[in-house]
Amino acid sequence: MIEVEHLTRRFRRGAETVTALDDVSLTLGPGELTVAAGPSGSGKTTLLSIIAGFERADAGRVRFAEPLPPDAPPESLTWRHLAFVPQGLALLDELTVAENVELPALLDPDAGPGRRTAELLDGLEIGHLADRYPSLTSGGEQQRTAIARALRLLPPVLLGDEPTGHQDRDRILLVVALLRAHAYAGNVVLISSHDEAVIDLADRVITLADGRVVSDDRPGARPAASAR
Ligand SMILES: Nc1ncnc2c1ncn2[C@@H]1O[C@H](COP(=O)(O)OP(=O)(O)OP(=O)(O)O)[C@@H](O)[C@H]1O
Repeated sequence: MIEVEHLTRRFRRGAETVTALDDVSLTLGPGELTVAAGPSGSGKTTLLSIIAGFERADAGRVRFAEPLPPDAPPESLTWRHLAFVPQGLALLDELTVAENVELPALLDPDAGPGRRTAELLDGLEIGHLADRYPSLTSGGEQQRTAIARALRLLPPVLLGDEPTGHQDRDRILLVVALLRAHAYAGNVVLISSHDEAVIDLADRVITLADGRVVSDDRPGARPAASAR
């Protein structure tokens, strides 16, 4: 569904040029939870941001296929096609938790019913916070609000930048279970993570180092993970 072709992204830092992504190519398909792993600064956020259309590549391109509008540029996609959980969450503090989750549906009335906000909030254990403003909730609760918002329209592509970074162990399992269920329903789910607990639960692990893909494994093929 997504072809990432020879992406390169460089940043200027004074006299220095940092190569955040260096000729990265990969294919992302539906039906598996894919985790982009790798040390801090390896290029995970840059990769997700370019796929999501928030960042532009210096070279290479991202191509989408059905059910996304074929060959649409990433920046033209809406929440109903592609949802992103950014590290900064980007919640609107003048809206309540429930209203933030509802926002993609309000912005796109033709998007269809999607998944109910109340069901998402309950599933992510923030139903009791529905009417509270995000700034009056914890970092983990805010992150789960952003995850609920991303799932609201059941998008065929869901990207998350460290979407479990603020969660405790039980909530990591909760979030990963929800993201895997979304993937198994036939959608592309790509998240970044440093967390071994998350990486262990992934169906596919793409490891970056210095802006390059250094391994691309499906650990389910390994005996230790086959009991999942
Ligand atoms: N706007 C920017 N300006 C300059 N350098 C940048 C910028 N954004 C990213 N970089 C650099 O590009 C490289 C890749 O950064 P990126 O944020 O993609 O890494 P990451 O793997 O997501 O890191 P982390 O796990 O810490 O979030 C790093 O060396 C980073 O310092």
